[in-house]
Amino acid sequence: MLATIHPRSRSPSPSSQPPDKKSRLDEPTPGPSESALARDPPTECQEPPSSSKNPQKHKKKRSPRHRPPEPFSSDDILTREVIALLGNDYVLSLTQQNLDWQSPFDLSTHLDLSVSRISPSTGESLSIADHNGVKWVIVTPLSLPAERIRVRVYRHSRLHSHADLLQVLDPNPSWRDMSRVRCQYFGKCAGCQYQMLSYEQQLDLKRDTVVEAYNNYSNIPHDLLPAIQPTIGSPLQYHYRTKLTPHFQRPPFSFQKAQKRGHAPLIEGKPDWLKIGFHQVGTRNVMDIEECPIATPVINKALGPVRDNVIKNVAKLKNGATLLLRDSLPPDPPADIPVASGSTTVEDDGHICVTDQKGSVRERVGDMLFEYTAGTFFQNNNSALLPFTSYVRDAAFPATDTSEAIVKPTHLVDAYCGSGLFSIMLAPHFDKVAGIELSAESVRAAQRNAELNALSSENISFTAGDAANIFDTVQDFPRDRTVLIIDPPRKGTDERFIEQMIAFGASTVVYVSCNVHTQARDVGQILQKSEAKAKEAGGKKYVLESLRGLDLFPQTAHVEAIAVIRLV
Ligand SMILES: C[S@@+](CC[C@H](N)C(=O)[O-])C[C@H]1O[C@@H](n2cnc3c(N)ncnc32)[C@H](O)[C@@H]1O
Repeated sequence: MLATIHPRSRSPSPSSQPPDKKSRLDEPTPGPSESALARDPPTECQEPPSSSKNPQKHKKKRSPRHRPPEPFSSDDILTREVIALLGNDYVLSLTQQNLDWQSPFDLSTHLDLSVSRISPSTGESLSIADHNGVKWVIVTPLSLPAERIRVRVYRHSRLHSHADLLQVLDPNPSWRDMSRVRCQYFGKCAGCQYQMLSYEQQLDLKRDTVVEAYNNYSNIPHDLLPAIQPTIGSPLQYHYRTKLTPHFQRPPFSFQKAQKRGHAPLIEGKPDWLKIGFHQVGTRNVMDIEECPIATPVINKALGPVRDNVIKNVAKLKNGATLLLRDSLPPDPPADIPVASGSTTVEDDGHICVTDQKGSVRERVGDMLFEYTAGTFFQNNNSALLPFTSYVRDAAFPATDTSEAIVKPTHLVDAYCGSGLFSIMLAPHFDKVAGIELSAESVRAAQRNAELNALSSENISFTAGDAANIFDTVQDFPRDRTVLIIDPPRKGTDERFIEQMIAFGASTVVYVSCNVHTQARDVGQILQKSEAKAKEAGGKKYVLESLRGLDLFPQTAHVEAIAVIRLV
């Protein structure tokens, strides 16, 4: 039943929004960067922000209305999920009548809805609202299948609108248990979606995400898709995040004006406009966050002093900024790379929190030690890295009864290697390892990490450059004994890389990704192109042997996916 439906003007102007929604992501088609910004803490596979980046710079340029979302952006995936829920025929008929952008609901309309399902890509709920025979999907955070919810519409998009959750009218007791929630900000902060669920339920949902991504975006025939195995859980489900990037926004205009005139405003304590934390659900507003229970204890201890430092210097603020907090082992004295003085807070458990982008961070994974620059990429859940790298190692060396005729691998190619996580963890099992990475700073860290772990430069080498260039440097690797690891950023790999990897023909490919949708697309292309090559020139082709999610991001809707591909 629709509780309140107001007659609406067809294309609401931003000025028709209620005052509290002025800073909503209210354009019809926010690009992927905006979508990513709306969900904090940021996903792990993106490049970390550069020093003192101003969130205001991300501000959307006004774009023509009704522009289709960028393919494989989170908005594109969400729209495809909406289409699947409404049905292709129905969507076609709305589109033919030019009604696919015409929400039947005004902004601020209150609706009572029954949730149909959870969006596998965002973790929000999808419900179908019916107004005078027009079916429209409403996307709402923090609500669960089979629940009755009351919502308020705040933004329209193609075939769907986004809404705030006002009330859960009928909770789903077999899914929802609010006593599980450990964070005081849950429901307001955009960082976590799943704290009210059991951990088993979270892992099941993440398996569904992998299943749906491959069913819908890989173009791989269903009979060639392996059964997707249960998601591997994270040893820690809270206090696991080793990196936090809270931010604050630019001071208000009146404050900046006074500063420019040289009337530095007198401020005692924290002004109301200064919020230091993460985005509020569905908005670009930053909310104050004083603790984050998914972050490690040392980060939580440092968060207060880091916030205080911003507050102390509030009179000098000109822009917004993103702060960085990274959990690190202390540097071993004498440390060859100094930790910038004044940038660390020493804690009793021996760990320190590094807050300087250029500072050095140390982590241990199993027997190996890693050191990298705080502002560069490193996986953010240390507790899950040993299971993660062990799973990839086991995929490289399968038990003989599961994959007959696999020759024992001796060579490893690590594409998109970062500061060498997979190369270094797996190096003891291979004669030769070659990694490639775009960030020269990460490559330097990878080389240092090899030395730190007593790995000889004769056996392990790293190159700075585009991933596709690696194949020129490993022409002497025996293809039938080579394992290729691919771990690209969220946007996935590219055609040039795929063509070269197929021409190269490593016997095993392990593709790991924090964006299962682009991974599904890429794996589909790898299989297709490999089959075409085998048909044309004869020889072996790639098949998808196994597919599995691994939870690097408990309490959130994100999943890491691992695809194992063999040349048979
Ligand atoms: C998801 S991270 C994986 C890093 C590493 N495998 C790890 O687990 O720590 C992706 C890495 O790809 C790098 N990258 C992005 N585009 C690239 C490209 N075209 N060629 C090579 N590396 C690239 C990024 O700098 C980042 O370090």
